[in-house]
Amino acid sequence: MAIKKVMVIGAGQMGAGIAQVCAQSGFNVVLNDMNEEALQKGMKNIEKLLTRAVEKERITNTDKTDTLNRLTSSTQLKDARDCDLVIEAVVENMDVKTKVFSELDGFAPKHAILASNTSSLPITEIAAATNRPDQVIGMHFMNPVPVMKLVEIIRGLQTSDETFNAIQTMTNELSKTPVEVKDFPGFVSNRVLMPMINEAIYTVYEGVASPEDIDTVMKLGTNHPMGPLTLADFIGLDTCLYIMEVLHEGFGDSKYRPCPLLRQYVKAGWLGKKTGRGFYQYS
Ligand SMILES: CC(=O)CC(=O)SCCNC(=O)CCNC(=O)[C@H](O)C(C)(C)COP(=O)(O)OP(=O)(O)OC[C@H]1O[C@@H](n2cnc3c(N)ncnc32)[C@H](O)[C@@H]1OP(=O)(O)O
Ligand SMILES: NC(=O)C1=CN([C@@H]2O[C@H](COP(=O)(O)OP(=O)(O)OC[C@H]3O[C@@H](n4cnc5c(N)ncnc54)[C@H](OP(=O)(O)O)[C@@H]3O)[C@@H](O)[C@H]2O)C=CC1
Repeated sequence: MAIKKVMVIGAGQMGAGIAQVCAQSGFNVVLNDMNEEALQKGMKNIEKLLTRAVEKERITNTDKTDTLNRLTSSTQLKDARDCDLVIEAVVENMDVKTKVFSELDGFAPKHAILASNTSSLPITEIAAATNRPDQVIGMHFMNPVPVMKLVEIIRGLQTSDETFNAIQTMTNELSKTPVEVKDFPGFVSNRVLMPMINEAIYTVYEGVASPEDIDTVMKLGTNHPMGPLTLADFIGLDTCLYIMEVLHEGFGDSKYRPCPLLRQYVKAGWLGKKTGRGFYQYS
């Protein structure tokens, strides 16, 4: 099946990045968010990043104009009616995601593939909210999407080979590297990454060292591009907590228990860079 038109649902940091990369690769894209303000912020961010890419001579001004011409915005799920692929990137919550998928199933054309950018939630359960579980798949981009090369592709129990092949081909067309992983909590990336971030938060909680020093240890001592607490702020502390909860519940193993300090920060609304405060302050 040829994918030409894509809807991306959720205009947050991931959704906007996915929409940008798809439009830059020649796909027609509708960026959707139920919140008009979030939608406009997402569209502005894309324009800003494209302008920066022109300034750095990575793309030409014509590339930028062409990309923006392929991009439209929408606040209504019914605008999925002429899309071949929908990529969902709303909050990491099963109830919200299943509600979006079940509504979407009524609007998207019969042939359309419905993909989720979930970081950790079971694709099989998301697929079960639709009448087309064979056309539901996980397409897990990494943050920041325009920079990171990987896309984890997750098959649900009923995902068809045709769906998998179409998404693998599209991932290559986006100049990303696809890696197929099984439908287990956290897949591979977050099963490995998130316990390390959670452990770094425990290290702050237990007063072993300051956030700055913990990040310095991991940057200079293990060559990570960002320390784990800077990375947690960058990902979003709400998303980190949701992922730890999925791992904890999914495996039933106490080694995945989220650090109480992480819960406290999320309750305070300190969600990291996106809200201006997390382990660090952002002005
Ligand atoms: C939670 C999940 O489900 C899964 C996940 O995504 S986990 C998170 C995975 N991501 C990571 O681990 C990121 C770790 N950090 C890094 O790789 C790097 O710090 C980084 C790429 C983000 C920034 O790189 P850097 O060298 O420190 O900074 P900088 O020189 O400013 O940026 C390098 C390039 O990235 C671009 N960039 C940086 N941040 C960006 C952003 N938020 N959006 C788009 N582009 C960005 C810059 O424009 C720059 O591009 P050019 O090469 O064209 O100039
Ligand atoms: N952050 C990261 O590093 C990564 C995140 N992911 C995954 O991507 C998804 C999105 O994360 P991220 O972009 O960081 O989150 P953000 O909080 O930045 O963005 C989520 C966006 O979705 C909107 N939204 C929420 N519910 C709906 C809905 N029902 N319909 C339409 N829009 C909705 C939100 O609006 P509002 O603000 O009004 O609630 C917000 O604009 C999550 O599943 C996350 O796990 C995957 C890889 C990396």
